[in-house]
Amino acid sequence: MTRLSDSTRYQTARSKAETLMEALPWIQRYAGSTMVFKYGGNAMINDRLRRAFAEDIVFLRHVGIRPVVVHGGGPQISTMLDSLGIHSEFRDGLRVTSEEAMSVIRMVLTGQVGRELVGLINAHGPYAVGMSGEDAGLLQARRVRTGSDGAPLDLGLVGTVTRVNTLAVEQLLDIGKIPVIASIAPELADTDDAAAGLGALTGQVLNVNADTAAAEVAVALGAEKFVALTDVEGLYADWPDRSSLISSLCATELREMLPSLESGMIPKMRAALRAVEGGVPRASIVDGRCEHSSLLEIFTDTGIGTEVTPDGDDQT
Ligand SMILES: Nc1ncnc2c1ncn2[C@@H]1O[C@H](COP(=O)(O)OP(=O)(O)O)[C@@H](O)[C@H]1O
Ligand SMILES: CC(=O)N[C@@H](CCC(=O)OP(=O)(O)O)C(=O)O
Repeated sequence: MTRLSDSTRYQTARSKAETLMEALPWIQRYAGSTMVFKYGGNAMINDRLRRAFAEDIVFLRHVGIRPVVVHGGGPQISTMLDSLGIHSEFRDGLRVTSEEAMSVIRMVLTGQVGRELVGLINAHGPYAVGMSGEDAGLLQARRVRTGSDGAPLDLGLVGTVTRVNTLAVEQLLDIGKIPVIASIAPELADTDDAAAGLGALTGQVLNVNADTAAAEVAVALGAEKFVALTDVEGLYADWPDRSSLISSLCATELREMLPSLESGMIPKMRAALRAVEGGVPRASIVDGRCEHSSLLEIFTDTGIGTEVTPDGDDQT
């Protein structure tokens, strides 16, 4: 049996109350707003973290926020491709995708990673609805033809989102559901003759990096916030120097840093930039290895991780 002294009990209670009260202005500010969360493979490395993320999303819904989850699953895809003996490599932070790999990617994202996340959220109530960019015409993509340096680049069946049809997502949000979206998208034909804006589809499905898909969804929904979970504390000015963590930076500062970034940080920070340039007021990169990082980012005064703001923004 553990007994606490009166003064310890009082101090613990006071600090819990302070934490709850710190959340109040943020709950008031964000009630009714839409937030898009990019949940990545490296932030879903164990059951405890996966459960904590699902709890955060359910918490947000219950304080009146409209959360949308766009998920990746890079490590899970790599494991499955390896076990099937299918070679894959990354160029410019993106997976070179053959037809054979694409069918595995579609299966892993929609049939494994998405299903599991839907199950974890729905352990708290019937909220999550799993979908992919193929469902209800949610996404359309075109093949990536150039790299981040502008030079021609052939990545196979890799796409970049060109259109988001938000109707299905908004309808789900309106009835209190939580959309959980896998980052694959039908391919739009290069010659698109549809005057109505709905392009001709090729029948092919493309592999879309989940950070970039999530940013496009956030922009199209007019989200109040875009949060990408990853496996580092945030963006480092001088990676891997751990003392160079950046707590906030504006769009211009980020644009200048982009050429110096490596590996998975390239699509992640390009996505954050795309979100704020597309009208999302705040984009954050947070450490998915820290339990409840999403709640800490949204409901504490300092937040955690790295926040990207539009140029000239002086909001606090
Ligand atoms: N400047 C930087 N700051 C932080 N991480 C960086 C930086 N440059 C490269 N990285 C690498 O990017 C990784 C995050 O990308 P990635 O593993 O693809 O994320 P996720 O799977 O969570 O989407 C980090 O673990 C780190 O190794
Ligand atoms: C084109 C491309 O690279 N697609 C990614 C899609 C999954 C993803 O983005 O997963 P994470 O967020 O876990 O990295 C891939 O095949 O790994």
